[in-house]
Amino acid sequence: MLPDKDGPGVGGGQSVPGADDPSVGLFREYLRLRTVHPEPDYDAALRFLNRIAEELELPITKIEVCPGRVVTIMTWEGTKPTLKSILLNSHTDVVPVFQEHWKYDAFSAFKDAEGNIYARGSQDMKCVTIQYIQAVRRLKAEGWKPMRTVHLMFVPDEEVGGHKGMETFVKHPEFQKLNVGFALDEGLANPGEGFTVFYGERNPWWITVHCPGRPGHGSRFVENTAAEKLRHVINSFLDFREKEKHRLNTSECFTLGDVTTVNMTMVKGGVAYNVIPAEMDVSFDLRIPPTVNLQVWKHKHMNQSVTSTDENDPWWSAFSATCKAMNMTLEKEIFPAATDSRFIRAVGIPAIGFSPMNRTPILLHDHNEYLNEQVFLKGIIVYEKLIPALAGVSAFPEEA
Ligand SMILES: CSCC[C@H](NC=O)C(=O)O
Ligand SMILES: [Zn+2]
Ligand SMILES: [Zn+2]
Repeated sequence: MLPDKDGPGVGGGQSVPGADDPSVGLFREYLRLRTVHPEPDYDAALRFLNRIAEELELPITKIEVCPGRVVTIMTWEGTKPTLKSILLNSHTDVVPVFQEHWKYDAFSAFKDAEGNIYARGSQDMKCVTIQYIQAVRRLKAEGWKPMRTVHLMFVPDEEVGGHKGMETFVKHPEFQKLNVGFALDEGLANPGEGFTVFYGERNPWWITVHCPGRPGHGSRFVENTAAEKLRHVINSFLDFREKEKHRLNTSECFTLGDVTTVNMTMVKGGVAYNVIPAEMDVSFDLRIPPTVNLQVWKHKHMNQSVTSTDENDPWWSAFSATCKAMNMTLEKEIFPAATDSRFIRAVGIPAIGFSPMNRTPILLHDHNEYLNEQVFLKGIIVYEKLIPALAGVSAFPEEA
């Protein structure tokens, strides 16, 4: 048996010996880059992507959309480059870890005896980045050429809302130039046999309610205090939360994407035990499904566009027929959280959220995030079929 060429895992004992499949080796190498908030090492990601572009012999474009925030695009030009292109999007950043709760160093990409690779980003979404890259590498090696142009795009800052990444970039002239017709972006793992695909997202509403009130001595019954108002606000939000919680798993609401979630996530206020404060703040994270009518909220309308999963839709039918041909069962859902797909859909481009991970617990943002190497490798084969299917979607009448 060969020694593990990646050396021992850090902080959790030895990785299992044996040479990695080259795709697994590349995945583990990418997982070790510390593109973690609050200060992601984006330079390391850029160096890595530069090297990949050279290996794939694809032209690379870098656009600094905000200071220190670079969007990288590798373009595989199609044989009919005037047709709408296919966008394969992934974000390079990952969320922080609580290392004390991990079995292994979260940036060592430790592989255990079952082939489970532990690292922050193993599911969200460094797996998909490497799967796109390896699928393109194999298709190129086979001599296959796309009809529609394929863009691989790598964006920063998704995990902090995408404001200095995709949200800004979709309004940039360089984005228009890509002439995107259809996009793939991240999804979630599925613990069962099926694969989940996301055709829309809930709207995130982050609300802080400011409660001013009469201050005074902590020993008195002061009227109209901040705390009394705060209690009223908290009760209203949490009563609504109870109602929505009961709606889940009943009637037509089967997944989180079908109901509104509410969580009280921050409270602020107070200076001393015996001083009634003049103000208190409470913050809530709400996620609202696209089926809820937001028009009634005059001041807070947000984009609720969803992507067609009609069997007559050419993009969806190419996507779903390819999966069906591979005996994959698709489960269509609304994404419970928020990804960069929402910015793509908001500019009128259909996008499907899809991370090919079945038989895998959903561990994004969690302790001990991992992905099994066999599931990861199967995902490359999935993209090897999906990319030709999407890049081969016949020209529409308006494209001719
Ligand atoms: C509302 S912007 C924040 C985006 C973030 N995305 C991934 O977790 C989320 O909380 O859903
Ligand atoms: Zn993600
Ligand atoms: Zn995430």
